[in-house]
Amino acid sequence: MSRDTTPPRAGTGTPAIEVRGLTKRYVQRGGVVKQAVDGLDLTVERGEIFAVLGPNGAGKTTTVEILEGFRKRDGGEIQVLGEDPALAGRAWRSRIGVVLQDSRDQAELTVRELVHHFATFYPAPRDPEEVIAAVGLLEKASTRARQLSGGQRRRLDVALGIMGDPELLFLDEPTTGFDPQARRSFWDLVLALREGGTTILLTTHYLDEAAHLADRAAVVRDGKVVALGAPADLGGPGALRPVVRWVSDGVARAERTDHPTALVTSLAATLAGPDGEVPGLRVLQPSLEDVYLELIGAAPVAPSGSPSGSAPSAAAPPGAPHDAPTSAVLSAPVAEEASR
Ligand SMILES: Nc1ncnc2c1ncn2[C@@H]1O[C@H](COP(=O)(O)OP(=O)(O)OP(=O)(O)O)[C@@H](O)[C@H]1O
Repeated sequence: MSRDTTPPRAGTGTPAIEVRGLTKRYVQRGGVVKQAVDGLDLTVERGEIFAVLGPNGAGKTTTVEILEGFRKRDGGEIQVLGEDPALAGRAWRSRIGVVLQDSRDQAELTVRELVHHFATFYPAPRDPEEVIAAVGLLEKASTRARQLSGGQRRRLDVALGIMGDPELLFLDEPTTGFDPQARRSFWDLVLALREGGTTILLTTHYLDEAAHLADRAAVVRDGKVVALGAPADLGGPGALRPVVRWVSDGVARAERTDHPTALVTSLAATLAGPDGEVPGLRVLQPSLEDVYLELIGAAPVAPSGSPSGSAPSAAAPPGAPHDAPTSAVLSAPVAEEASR
């Protein structure tokens, strides 16, 4: 997507977003206090796509809503495009774009009507027809919003979110419910926006989405960042090393190693039974998803080489693969579904 804005937005020194010690609690039904965000730190550089990952209830949406200026915080320091969102005014708001998790407003208007209408909200909007083309909705320009498919509606949401030519775009779970093809073309759209210089912060439950799109990702758990880095580096160095599992004296053991052949050879020499087999022997390659599930506490932890439970499937060092089949979609546990 072309952009004639000067000066270039990417790499201009100050981060797009800087968060230090953010806290937010809710008082829920019955007076129960929920610490939704608990000392969260985050820096998003200009021009990058930054993904916030985490299970349901981790505090992602609360954090993003505070960054967008839609929700008040209890504590911490925040700068978004150099201003505190709690104090920023209209000029600041016109520099950010927001695509919420679910928007079904103005369903009776056509795509073209909606996009043109949104253009009137901004001091220097993009060309509406160019935006409709950029999100791939030219053929649907005369269709009412309520008649669009889920993926098309999401593209319309992005069109509305970028009408003001934002420097920073927030995408909250943008591809939930998409089929694989729609997700792929949506990813292309997001990458094209980044190419045009837009900084993008997205929340997602899909690790493959973060891996495909994000320059960096943060894993949030219980209102805190528990891992940060390029998606492939989450979990730290060695998180993707092979894991050897076996059973010795009825106890499941697991060890992460760079030399699985040597370990298996030595296990075979000492533990092989009359049939030549080491009980419960498996060599597994952790996937990124395994690492992620470990980080969010959805997988058991066992130190390398230590006894790790009474059943082989209970043993795994951090990031070790699960017995459950992996899927592209993360099925994180519901951490808390307290009534709001
Ligand atoms: N308005 C509210 N009132 C009370 N509690 C809330 C409110 N909004 C969120 N919570 C609670 O705060 C915690 C964090 O919620 P939040 O929506 O930020 O999580 P999330 O990571 O975005 O989850 P999801 O992936 O399900 O969207 C949850 O326990 C939730 O129940």
